[in-house]
Amino acid sequence: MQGNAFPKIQQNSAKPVILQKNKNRLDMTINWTTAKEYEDITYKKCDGVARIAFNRPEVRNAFRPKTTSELYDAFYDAMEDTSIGVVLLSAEGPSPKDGVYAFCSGGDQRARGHQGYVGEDGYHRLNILEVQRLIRFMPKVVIAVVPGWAVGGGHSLHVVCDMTLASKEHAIFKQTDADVTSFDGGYGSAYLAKMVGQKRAREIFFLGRNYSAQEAYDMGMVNAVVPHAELEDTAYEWAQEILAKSPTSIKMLKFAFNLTDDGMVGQQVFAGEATRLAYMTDEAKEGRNAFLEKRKPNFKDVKWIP
Ligand SMILES: CC(C)(COP(=O)(O)OP(=O)(O)OC[C@H]1O[C@@H](n2cnc3c(N)ncnc32)[C@H](O)[C@@H]1OP(=O)(O)O)[C@@H](O)C(=O)NCCC(=O)NCCSC(=O)CCC(=O)c1ccccc1C(=O)O
Repeated sequence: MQGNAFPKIQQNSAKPVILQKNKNRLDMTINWTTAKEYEDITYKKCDGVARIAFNRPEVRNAFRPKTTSELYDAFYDAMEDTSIGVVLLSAEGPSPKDGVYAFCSGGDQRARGHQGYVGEDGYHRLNILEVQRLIRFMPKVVIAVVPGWAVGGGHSLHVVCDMTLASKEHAIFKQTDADVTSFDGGYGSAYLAKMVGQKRAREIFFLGRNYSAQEAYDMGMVNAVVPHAELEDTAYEWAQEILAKSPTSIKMLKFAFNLTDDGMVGQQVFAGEATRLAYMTDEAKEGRNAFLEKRKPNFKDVKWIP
């Protein structure tokens, strides 16, 4: 991908909408630089975009505690980096064993112990949920880039991302939670139901069938089905389109979309950003200054704007 201009993306003639064509397509060079070295993931940045990718293709990118700790660390860095506006959650591959592509096959069943997934420290953890919350609450857009299998906890991760792009040839969506006595009762199921409807969400979990990228698109859980060879470039291009928008608007919109489904926490996150905007007013500065100067604040000149 490095040094390539964007290839032309084919409209699929068989289906009405496969990929929305970008009229303003620009030729762009993508020069990813490694942001930090990890064992289970790769982490790169380029021009406002961070790319965090699973890197255990030999086990279909299953996550163990080390993977989730690294994911959390990278996502946290991307959240804190003021030059980053969009994060791509992707996956390296294919598997060197059999050439199969995967986004993520969920919790590594080999690392699963009595109470959770056992890390090097011996603790039994279920810490992918912390990664889910970071994706959900970070004030940046997170796009799942699904090159192959998205299964179990890997399926839930694509659900919690703001948008999903899927490989036309290789993406397969599948929920195996009920095969291995696991159940993501939060975003993975309840939020999925908001996306695809209750009947389809129950089918996905209760039957555990395979769904192609096109079927996932038709259900409403995928934004675009993209030819595999163009998937990563397309994700980067979507990111650049988002980066051309007002950062404050994008952030407030993400939190507004989240609000009703996230209850009091959604309100808290949205209100926190509203407070930040209020802090920037003369009125807020007068309140702060009055306290520091040990006087009563003078809000008389502040207009009660209708
Ligand atoms: C993904 C498959 C459908 C792919 O099938 P296929 O292409 O035929 O490949 P395989 O031959 O099965 O696999 C190749 C190779 O990879 C290994 N592997 C695949 N997936 C895993 C895995 N999840 N863990 C460990 N190893 C895996 C497989 O053993 C093969 O290895 P070889 O050495 O070559 O034999 C298929 O692989 C499949 O179904 N995988 C399992 C999917 C699964 O059940 N995942 C777990 C679901 S539960 C979960 O994800 C955790 C839930 C969770 O996150 C959570 C929930 C609630 C609260 C908290 C948490 C939390 O924090 O964890």
